[in-house]
Amino acid sequence: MSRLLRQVHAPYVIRSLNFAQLQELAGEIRQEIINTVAKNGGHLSPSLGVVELTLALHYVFNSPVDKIIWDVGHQSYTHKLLTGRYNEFDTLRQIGGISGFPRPTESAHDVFGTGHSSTSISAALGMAVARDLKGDNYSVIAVIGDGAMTGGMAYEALNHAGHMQKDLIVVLNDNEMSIAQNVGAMSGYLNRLRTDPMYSKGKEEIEQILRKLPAGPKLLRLIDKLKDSLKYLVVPGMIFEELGFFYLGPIDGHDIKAVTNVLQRARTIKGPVLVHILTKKGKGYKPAENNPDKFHGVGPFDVASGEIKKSISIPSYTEVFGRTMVKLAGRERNVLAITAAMPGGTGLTKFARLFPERFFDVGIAEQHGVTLAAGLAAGGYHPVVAIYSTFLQRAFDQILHDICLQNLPVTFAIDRAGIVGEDGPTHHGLFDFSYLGTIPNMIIMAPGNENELQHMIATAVNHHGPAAVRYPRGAGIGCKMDKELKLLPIGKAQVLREGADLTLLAVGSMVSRAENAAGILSGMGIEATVINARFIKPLDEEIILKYAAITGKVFTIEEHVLKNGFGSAVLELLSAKGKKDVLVHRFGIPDCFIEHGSHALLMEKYGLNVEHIVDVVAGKCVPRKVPNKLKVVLD
Ligand SMILES: Cc1ncc(C[n+]2csc(CCOP(=O)(O)OP(=O)(O)O)c2C)c(N)n1
Ligand SMILES: CC(=O)[C@@H](O)[C@H](O)COP(=O)(O)O
Ligand SMILES: [Mg+2]
Repeated sequence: MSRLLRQVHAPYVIRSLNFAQLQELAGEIRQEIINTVAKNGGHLSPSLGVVELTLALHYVFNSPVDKIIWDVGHQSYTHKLLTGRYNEFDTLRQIGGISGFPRPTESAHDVFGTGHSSTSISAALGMAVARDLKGDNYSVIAVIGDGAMTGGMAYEALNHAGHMQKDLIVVLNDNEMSIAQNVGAMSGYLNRLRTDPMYSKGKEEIEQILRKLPAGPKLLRLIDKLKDSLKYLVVPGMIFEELGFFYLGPIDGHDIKAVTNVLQRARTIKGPVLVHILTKKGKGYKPAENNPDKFHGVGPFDVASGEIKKSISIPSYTEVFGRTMVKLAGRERNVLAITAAMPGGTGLTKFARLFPERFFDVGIAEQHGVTLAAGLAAGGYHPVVAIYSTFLQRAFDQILHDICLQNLPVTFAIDRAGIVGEDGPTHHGLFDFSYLGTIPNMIIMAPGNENELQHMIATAVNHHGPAAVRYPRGAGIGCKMDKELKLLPIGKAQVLREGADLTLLAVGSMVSRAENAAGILSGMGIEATVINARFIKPLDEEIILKYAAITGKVFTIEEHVLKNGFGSAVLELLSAKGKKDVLVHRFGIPDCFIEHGSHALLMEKYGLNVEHIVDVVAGKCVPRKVPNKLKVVLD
């Protein structure tokens, strides 16, 4: 096993292999990736699809002198294995282990950090310009998927690169898939390049055929004269050529020799080149080939059967959101749903099936999705924009300028809020209170459990202005679900328990932990009031001021950065009301990027576990009883 792979301590080693050996190495790499992801979870089908492409890239180019930039970076496992990380590969995505994405701090071969989509061409152009300004000499290669090519940034970069005419290679890895089936007119165009024999013949091949015809040379001259109208018929990759790129392809991305040849050619061409590579997502592992979506990003699974291990049967927040949307759409005709390439991840698959004309997958285009919602709202509809917290960061100005400034009725369903776990710093949703909280007209809610989530979505959809509901990744707390949807009073918190010694003011995922902490503190003789804030904006000033006055000690608890978060808003309120004598302690995420690792371990590391909350609170409050033996309920 891994006879060849274990010898590859650096990428140059593979240049001593022949093509048969490279093929054998590809098999070993696949096995290594499948076995590791089966244990740790990770991005399986994207990585399996680019094994040969990655081998060819490292065969032709001299990393890290030549710069290879991976768009999104979720397909970079082969790159990691070829660049000296084979021995640590079993730590993939584990706390303290190697990241699932390229990280410059991890290896000199990871020349640019990624995780969010469609950034690679801009970064590559920047590096190419920097190289030329310094008078250096190396190749810069961006590897971008067809899904990532639906993102606006990719076009902004193509536009600029075509104008700059710097030496730059863009490898388009076209597997006809985003996470789900790819969408959009560009995807249709790429599909025609793949399948239409007219397109798929190489430019030179078509020229040769024409030359052989009796009137061939004349025809070619004529074509040259009428270039602008006729070249559309004969030149594949026309859109890219028009943008100033030299187009090469399409090439079978699993034929190492063919990919190596085309990359060698691309390397010699002056100016920007686009190499169109065709691959199969999940290649080499049947369950992933048959279900590339399910195995895109996957938890631990059984290699032999392809069965994904599901540990908890409690519905996830995502599922509850999806069900609520179906309920709401059934009764309110103006409710629409928008996703940016994540119909499954956001729980909208059933909605899309039942209400296809009211569902919009805009591609990886969060900014467009938000302003599309603004337009739909201006046209009399109530769009629900379902985007992960981390990806919504992209659309800050669209939220502010296109929605909130016009006070348009749009609901933001913000999934994956808080620490998401193994995807790490590019994906944690820890900034949404901050970036949304500063915008006038925006209402922000966070449910304490999955039952409350459904009511909050209904409340937001009933509200005639912008409203956001942010909720975490994964399972709810397993609470009883109300059959009927309720409307919550805007800006009203919920008092869950009363105690005279202190106030635990918790929001979202931290509410159940605050309740657990209060139970333990009570056993120690410390009686806590527990408040489920429900609203981050507007805050329930009345309740907060009341219990701050009664208890004199307020502990805010949030799974969010402390800077400009929920606790900061509470501090601002107390300061504005002159409550200088109230002790305030804020639990939350410090001012740093949080690494990857399991949710439970990261919560513990950053002091958001019940045990730590109890310790801190007990240290600031004098127990009235001798403490019982602590029964600590961890998350
Ligand atoms: C800004 C942003 N939005 C959404 C995502 C989630 N996402 C990660 S990979 C992916 C699909 C990428 O498709 P493609 O580029 O074709 O790569 P493939 O997985 O097919 O190899 C999406 C939507 C993201 N990473 N970044
Ligand atoms: C690479 C990427 O951005 C997505 O695949 C992301 O990892 C999905 O996250 P979830 O697994 O939480 O849906
Ligand atoms: Mg793709």
